[in-house]
Amino acid sequence: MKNKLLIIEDEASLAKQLKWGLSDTYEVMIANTVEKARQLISSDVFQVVTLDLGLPPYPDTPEEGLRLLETMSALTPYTKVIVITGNAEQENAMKAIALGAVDFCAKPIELELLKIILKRTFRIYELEAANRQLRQECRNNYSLCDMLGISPLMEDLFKLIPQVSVTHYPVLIRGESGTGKEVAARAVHSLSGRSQEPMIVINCGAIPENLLESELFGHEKGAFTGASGQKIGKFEHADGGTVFLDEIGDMPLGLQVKLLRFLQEGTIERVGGTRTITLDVRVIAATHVDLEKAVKEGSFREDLYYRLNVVPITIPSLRERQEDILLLANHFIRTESQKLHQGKVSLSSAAVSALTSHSWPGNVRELQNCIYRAMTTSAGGIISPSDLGLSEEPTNSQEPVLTIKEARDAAEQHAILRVLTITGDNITQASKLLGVSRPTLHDLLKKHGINR
Ligand SMILES: Nc1ncnc2c1ncn2[C@@H]1O[C@H](COP(=O)(O)OP(=O)(O)OP(=O)(O)O)[C@@H](O)[C@H]1O
Repeated sequence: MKNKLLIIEDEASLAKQLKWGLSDTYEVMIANTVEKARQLISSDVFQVVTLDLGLPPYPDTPEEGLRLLETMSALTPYTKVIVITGNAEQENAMKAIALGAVDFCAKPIELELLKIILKRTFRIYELEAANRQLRQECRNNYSLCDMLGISPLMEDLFKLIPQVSVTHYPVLIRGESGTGKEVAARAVHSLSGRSQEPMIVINCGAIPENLLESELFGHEKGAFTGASGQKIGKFEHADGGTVFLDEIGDMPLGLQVKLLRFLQEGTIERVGGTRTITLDVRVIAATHVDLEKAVKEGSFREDLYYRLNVVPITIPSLRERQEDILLLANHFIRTESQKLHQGKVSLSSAAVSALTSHSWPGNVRELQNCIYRAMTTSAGGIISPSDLGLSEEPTNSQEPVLTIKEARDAAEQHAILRVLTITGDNITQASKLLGVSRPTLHDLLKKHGINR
């Protein structure tokens, strides 16, 4: 199927000539008035439109064309508009670009030049459409890229990460070990305009100090004993993409200066090299240590800390988002059972209680390992607390039988106590999280005898 091009042009002979010259490649429609153009735009989807700025009833001024351009930006924001201007009307072309046109072509039109502009513009449309599709696929109600979560804290992250991803600033991701800092970094990268380029991961704590600089920035032949050839570093490999510096707190002070220089100037030098290399790399750093403390103790540069901390993202521990435990556990069970070609595997009710009452010091990674281990020992497709290596919690069968009203009250009380703990007894925040007004929350506190 051919791509659709709309030519808005009131000069009949030119319109005909363009249609003749472009119909081999595109499905071409012509509109010779603003009304006709509006009608076609609202009834069909055009990837690209060429717009003559001088349209009737005032063909000698650009006003009608510019007004139509504004309407199109509002009605069909994804459509790409190339404006056609009279000779020496650069000022109007600039106005049109400011209003959202992607390019311009001056009359008399050189068909070959217009073909090149059109080809490029259709390509831009396709890339943007692919990006929109990717964003759509990356996001649903309980996930963002590979990050799953239904807790309010994760919901907040799912809103923040797409906003952060479209900027070029460095990102500092904090969170306990195993909370999902790397998956968050991947989401930032995947949702950015750099997603087609690599994201290179470097664990600053895992590489010996003397090798880290050459690993990051590369080296020239003979730079040090053993440097028998030139080496391209990770930053150069990531040009156009992202570098994820995990455990940034472990980066030696000497190297911190070089990273700071890169963040300020966008340049690096290979070890033993004299040439300054300019690179376009976005830096995402992660840490599970308290960097403010490291700054105070002198093991982390304050200027680098501020440079990295432009956009901080904090991944909450699994303890703070209990709602996510079963979602994640079931996700890991589903993906692992598919991989191992096992039939349906489920959690026993005792296993559910054990999972939700464990404190998960190792966070999502601990939960994942726990599920994987359990899947190797579980029998008959049912995972029990002992498969999980967790102690048995009282199951529902051992709990007293409750009426619906008692069960509702207990759930209400549980939700209130949890949210008060999360918010540090902040009633305004707690009422927001619970979805009730402050006075209603006060009534509920009284009802349940909660005295905070
Ligand atoms: N929200 C999530 N949804 C699905 N999987 C997750 C989520 N968070 C973490 N994981 C999984 O848990 C494991 C640990 O995550 P990740 O490596 O991103 O954590 P981390 O905080 O970077 O860990 P470390 O501090 O040890 O480097 C990975 O296998 C990851 O896929």
